[in-house]
Amino acid sequence: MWQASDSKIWQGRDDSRESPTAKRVFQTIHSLQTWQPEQTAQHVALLGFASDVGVARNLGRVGAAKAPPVLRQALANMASQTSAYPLLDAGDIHYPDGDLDAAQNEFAQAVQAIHAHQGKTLVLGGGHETAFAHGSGLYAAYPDQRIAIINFDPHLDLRRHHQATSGTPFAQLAQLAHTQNRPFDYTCIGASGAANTAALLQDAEHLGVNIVWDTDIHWGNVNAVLSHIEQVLSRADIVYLTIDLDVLPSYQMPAVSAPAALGIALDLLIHLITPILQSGRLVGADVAEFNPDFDIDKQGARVAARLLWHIWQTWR
Ligand SMILES: N=CN[C@@H](CCC(=O)O)C(=O)O
Ligand SMILES: [Mn+2]
Ligand SMILES: [Mn+2]
Repeated sequence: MWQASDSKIWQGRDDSRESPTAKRVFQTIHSLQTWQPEQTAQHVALLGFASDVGVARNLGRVGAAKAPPVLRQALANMASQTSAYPLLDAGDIHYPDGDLDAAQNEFAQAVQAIHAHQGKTLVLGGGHETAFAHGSGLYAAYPDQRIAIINFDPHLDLRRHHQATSGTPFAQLAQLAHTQNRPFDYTCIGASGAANTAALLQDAEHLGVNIVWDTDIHWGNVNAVLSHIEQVLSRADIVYLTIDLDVLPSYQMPAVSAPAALGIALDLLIHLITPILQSGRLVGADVAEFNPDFDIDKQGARVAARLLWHIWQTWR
């Protein structure tokens, strides 16, 4: 079920008396009042997936379904600089009866419609079941393109499944690629040896997953990590970037179901995603797993919003 955002969400400090260019996001964003995907053409469309059914099924701490409006609020007061694509609020998909397959399917159709009109999708999760909803929509929108999936996440999220959860999205996308006879090009950056069982690592190897371990991600090794990312970009037609916010260390991102002890800190994360944003190949990006119930003085919301802001402003 599609729902427009509450207009009261987009509020902030009004500096417009100082100068006509003293604008913040809440003053420049356009919100869809009805579902009109054609209006997203040449925009970055914020689209929320208000689900944590996958987190509950994965035995996690629920609350991520409440994230999309909280993330919009945190973004509202940030400065609106010039950007390649204006930001548009395309509302949320909710699925009140908890049918995750149906919710992911409806979300994928919304994603496909936006891309059919040359929009870009910047998705606000939801648990990481968001990645199957968003990713399957991108596979549908670009049937003939080689898609690189880049996931910043300590978790491979390749769990074997009899039902969809927040731990299965890339196993589901692998299966989808297989049934469509397409390559499955999946890179997990920041994976933790402590957070993935040997069984998951075996499945990753079998699927040809590229793994960059969290212990190899630090400023002293940044060029090696960037050249790995460059390789992924160079063999892709288009790129789907997904950021599980639990890739940030818990001191920066307490507001997730499974906080990371090590993680990739915000400054380094921003540095590593920048070439992806500037590649000219990025079609969709998302941030997942934000859970406002576990936030501390809105710190996690600020960090997530800063990431969203950087993605929007840097996207070429
Ligand atoms: N989204 C994925 N979540 C992790 C959760 C791990 C945990 O709860 O410790 C996973 O399935 O591996
Ligand atoms: Mn994770
Ligand atoms: Mn994840």
